[in-house]
Amino acid sequence: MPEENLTLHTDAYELSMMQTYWGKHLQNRHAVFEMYFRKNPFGNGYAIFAGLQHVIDYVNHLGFTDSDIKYLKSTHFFNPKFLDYLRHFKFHGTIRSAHEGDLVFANEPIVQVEGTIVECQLVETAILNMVNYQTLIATKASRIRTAAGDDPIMEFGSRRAQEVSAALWGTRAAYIGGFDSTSNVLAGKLFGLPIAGTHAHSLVELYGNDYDAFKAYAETHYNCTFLVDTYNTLKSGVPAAIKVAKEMGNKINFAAVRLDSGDMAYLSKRVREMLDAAGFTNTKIVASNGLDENIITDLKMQHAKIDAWGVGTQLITAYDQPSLGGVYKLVSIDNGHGKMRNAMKLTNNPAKITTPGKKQVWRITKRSDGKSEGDYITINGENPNLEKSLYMFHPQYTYINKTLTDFKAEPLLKTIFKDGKQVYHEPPVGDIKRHANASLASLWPEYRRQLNPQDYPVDLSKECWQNKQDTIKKIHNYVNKKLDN
Ligand SMILES: Nc1ncnc2c1ncn2[C@@H]1O[C@H](COP(=O)(O)OP(=O)(O)OP(=O)(O)O)[C@@H](O)[C@H]1O
Ligand SMILES: O=P(O)(O)OC[C@H]1O[C@H](OP(=O)(O)OP(=O)(O)O)[C@H](O)[C@@H]1O
Ligand SMILES: O=C(O)c1cccnc1
Repeated sequence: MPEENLTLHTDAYELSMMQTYWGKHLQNRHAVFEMYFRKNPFGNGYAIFAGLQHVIDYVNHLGFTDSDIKYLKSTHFFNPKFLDYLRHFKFHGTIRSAHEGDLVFANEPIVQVEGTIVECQLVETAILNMVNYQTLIATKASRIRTAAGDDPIMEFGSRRAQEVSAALWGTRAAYIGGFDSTSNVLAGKLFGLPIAGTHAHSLVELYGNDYDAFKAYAETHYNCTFLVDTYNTLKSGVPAAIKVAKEMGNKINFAAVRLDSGDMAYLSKRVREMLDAAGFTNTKIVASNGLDENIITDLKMQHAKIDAWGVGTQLITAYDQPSLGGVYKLVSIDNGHGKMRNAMKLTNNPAKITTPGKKQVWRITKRSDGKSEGDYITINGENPNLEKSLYMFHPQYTYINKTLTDFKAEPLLKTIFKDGKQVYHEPPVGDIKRHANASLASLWPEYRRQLNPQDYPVDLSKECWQNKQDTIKKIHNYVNKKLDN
């Protein structure tokens, strides 16, 4: 999968616009696009950035193959001469992006693509597709991790995911966001994730009784987790598991039993008592079946005796919010004379007005406690570290403001591709996961809580804010002139 050429994984309108730029000799105009999302998903206070590895694989394989060109010709959708031009297409752009595992927030650029207008336009669909989905799943995983505390959590969602690619990249994102392992073996191989798993009801059904099934499993495995709810958890499943474990002695490791239905608070307490009474105090109880962060929190409130969690559907399909809604907007474009000018889209909805100009995002941290004070968006080239004191104000309600002196500013957008060449190589996924975890520690609990978290400040520098106001004014003047004529 990571070796795929996905060049045609783009919306036809991107190619249509590219044909216009080419036809009007604008194909080499320099442009800057930025990706951002407007609302943190799941009502969460933050999102965990993921998807970059797939973007890197994608960009490294960009190029129209003979068969792509042949197909495009067959559609009669495009000018054949434009398609001849595409044969020689190469990505020479520069991509700056957050790193996977970084905390990111609504209304700040998280990926920036700079290059010719054609190359920037082509990659829109794929970048949005990859980052939107994976950031969503990493964030959902982080919420589930928060609910589960330090308990092991396994990702079980492949069978319910939106097809193969979502299962594979989704489980990698879940790992970054806080899961410990995946049941998907291919994801384990491709991404170096730890794999984990138990067995299904079919094994028990094949034997027709719990005891024979568990015995067979125990005779063919050292580490044993028995699924005890096929017929009756308390009357047959758990007694059979205990009987087999006693008979097998130290030939097996009776690691756990899994509960997959019924009232899991009640059942887990009874099962714990039964295991303890039989001397299996180290044998764990795993739960699965429609779990999400809310049910896990609820089960913990009920003092359920559950040690580990298997989570599938709710996580991998981002059940309660199926899309992040990230967008990719033109923010700066060559005016035709080698000078960059601001680009922005105006709408009646102030929340949807883009912030023009090529920008950088700075994470502002208080030196004394290491906690994040907010993010500060500047026009590229500004460096808050050169300021003695930093004035941060709410971009809409400017009377909400603060001045910081004891701070450091770290840039969020880092160069991944420079003029088409990959200059950043991702660390192993385990390091990315640790980075995500460490980043969360720098966030005050008020921003981390699951329900109604505080809004984390995402502010504009004075220059960036002024640039936006000036651009809005210019566009208003243009529109009003048009109306007058
Ligand atoms: N004590 C509990 N408190 C809160 N939620 C629970 C509790 N016990 C189970 N649940 C959750 O309630 C939901 C329904 O459980 P139930 O066993 O009825 O599921 P089901 O899908 O109908 O069962 P089955 O898998 O046998 O068809 C599941 O999502 C489960 O995780
Ligand atoms: O509920 P989820 O969070 O998606 O977790 C995955 C579910 O998938 C399995 O059930 P399934 O009925 O597919 O297979 P089974 O025969 O092994 O129970 C497993 O037993 C879980 O209940
Ligand atoms: O290993 C398991 O127990 C498992 C794997 C996938 C889905 N449900 C359960």
